[in-house]
Amino acid sequence: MKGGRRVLLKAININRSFSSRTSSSPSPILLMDQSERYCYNPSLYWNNQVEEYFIKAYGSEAFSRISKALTRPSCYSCIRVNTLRTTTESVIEKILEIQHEKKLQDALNNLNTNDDKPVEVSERVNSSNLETNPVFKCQIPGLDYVVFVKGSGPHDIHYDYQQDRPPKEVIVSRKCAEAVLRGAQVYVPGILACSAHVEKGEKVAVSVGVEQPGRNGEWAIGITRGIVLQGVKTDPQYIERDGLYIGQGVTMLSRAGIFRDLSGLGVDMTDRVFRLPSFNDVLKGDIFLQNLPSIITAHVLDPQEGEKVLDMCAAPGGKTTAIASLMKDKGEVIAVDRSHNKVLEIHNLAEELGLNSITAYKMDALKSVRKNNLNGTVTQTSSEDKANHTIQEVEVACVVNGDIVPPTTEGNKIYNEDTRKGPYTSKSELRKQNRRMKNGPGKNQLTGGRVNKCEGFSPNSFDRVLLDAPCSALGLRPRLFAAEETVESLRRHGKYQQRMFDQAVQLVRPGGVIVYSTCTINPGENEALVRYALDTYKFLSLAQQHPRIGGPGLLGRYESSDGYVEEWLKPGEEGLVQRFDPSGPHDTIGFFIAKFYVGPKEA
Ligand SMILES: C[S@@+](CC[C@H](N)C(=O)[O-])C[C@H]1O[C@@H](n2cnc3c(N)ncnc32)[C@H](O)[C@@H]1O
Repeated sequence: MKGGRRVLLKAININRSFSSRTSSSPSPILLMDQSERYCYNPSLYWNNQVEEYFIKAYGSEAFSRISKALTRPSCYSCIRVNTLRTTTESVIEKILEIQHEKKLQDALNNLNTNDDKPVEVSERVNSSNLETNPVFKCQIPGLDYVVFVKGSGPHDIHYDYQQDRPPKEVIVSRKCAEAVLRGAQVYVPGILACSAHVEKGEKVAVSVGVEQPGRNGEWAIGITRGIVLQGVKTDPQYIERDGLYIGQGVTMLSRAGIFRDLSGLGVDMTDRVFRLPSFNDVLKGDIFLQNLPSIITAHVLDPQEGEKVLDMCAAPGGKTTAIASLMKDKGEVIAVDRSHNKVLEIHNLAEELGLNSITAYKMDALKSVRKNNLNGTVTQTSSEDKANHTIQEVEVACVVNGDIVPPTTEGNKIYNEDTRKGPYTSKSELRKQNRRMKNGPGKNQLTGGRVNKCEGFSPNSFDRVLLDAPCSALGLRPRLFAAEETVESLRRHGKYQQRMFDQAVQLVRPGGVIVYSTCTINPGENEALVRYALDTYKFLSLAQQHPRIGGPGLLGRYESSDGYVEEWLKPGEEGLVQRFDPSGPHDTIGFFIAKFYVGPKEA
């Protein structure tokens, strides 16, 4: 059974501690070591075969360190300064000002609630334990536009429990808890369960409900939303929540309100296991919160002013905008994603940061290469295009001699400049309009925004391509559950990435560069992709990366009991890739970067 071994061990340990104390205490609550229960010390569930595979790759000690690190957030916020708008020094100054104001405000709030104590405000501010977070400029050469704001944790929280009375509490969903660990608040939809008789303004301990293994090997939360918690063993996941307390806060609604309302703040977190600075809506347009390996990925691509760069899997646009900034917004950055709403996110981010060199398209990156016909003209595949040669209503950027001609939008329609004739409405648009009249607006209209579709690009039409591939994301932190990935699903990710890479290879011109990156610790999506790339395309070679703060890649191969073989790196290649270890000294997410130089392609 998946993960069953660990659950059993945990249960046995807890039973032992129960039995060793039975004689001294009649209540189940008193049987627990409270400080052990109300703490943050999660262990991550993995699928057993995945765990075995990773242990073979890393060794059991290193994997257990990685696994532990994944359950915690990085203890700093990493900020990319938009140097086209402001300077690093100015941002640091503003952050310090904001922190000072916040500290003052918190101290004043504190004063208002303790006005029986006649202490000077300044004294309260200084003696307040509301620490400000140290702010640093990044010391890595070339990255002086990156600012770190330090957080802290894990902290011990003094939950409000007494010998025979557990604290009132709420259980939140895993996704909610992961966001809270990164500094977010608890919103109503994230709350799964709550103690009885909780009123607005009450202090509650916040823990997280993590999937548990069922009888048939499936994973389930096993908490019915709205269930009443008693603080005793009959509560859902009572034992499993040991070590899964993420802080405490004050309810913004009564218990009834929490389960009646569909949105809004549920618990205002006052005490957190990890205290990370929050930059929501702060210095908008001047800064962008981005993890360090992502910033380094854009640097490694080394885009130059005036170049044509493709970001194949671009949304929400973090790396796209980093690339455009490095190019000083001069050149052409084409950003592609297959999701309509995500393309809108790229538009919005580019606009927020004031970047004009970015054009975003909705496209399936697996169909990025558009083949020219024998005359060298663009092959049209749409039946409507064939039927109506006077107007070509397209939602595509057309590729003409390898150049992308962006479509222009007029009202509800998009025309190709070359064939613009008048306000015709195509059959497909009429069908769409009829559908909308019948069914109301679709989600694309609700989220407001039209995006340009693209049917692909000519081979060799880009100077550089970034393939920040969709992946298993097993490097993202904090993560409280990892057993959703099986060896089969990991292998599928690997195959998908190879198909994407095949497209990237065709789109880069000889002499160009491809950067491949993932946010996973899985060698099957990292080193194995590099092996595939170098063995399949002899004109590719690994290139040196600057800057370089990640560790070396994994050498060798892996053979599983079912005969599946994965080839990783060969000696000499390991120092040319960057592998970011989440348990390493830089406290980053798990991440991987490979840079390929594209030599002359065969005819
Ligand atoms: C790792 S995320 C990209 C993050 C982005 N590069 C950034 O730094 O902000 C992967 C993206 O790939 C997109 N994606 C997945 N399959 C795709 C496909 N076949 N074609 C285009 N985009 C795809 C997903 O929608 C997702 O936004």
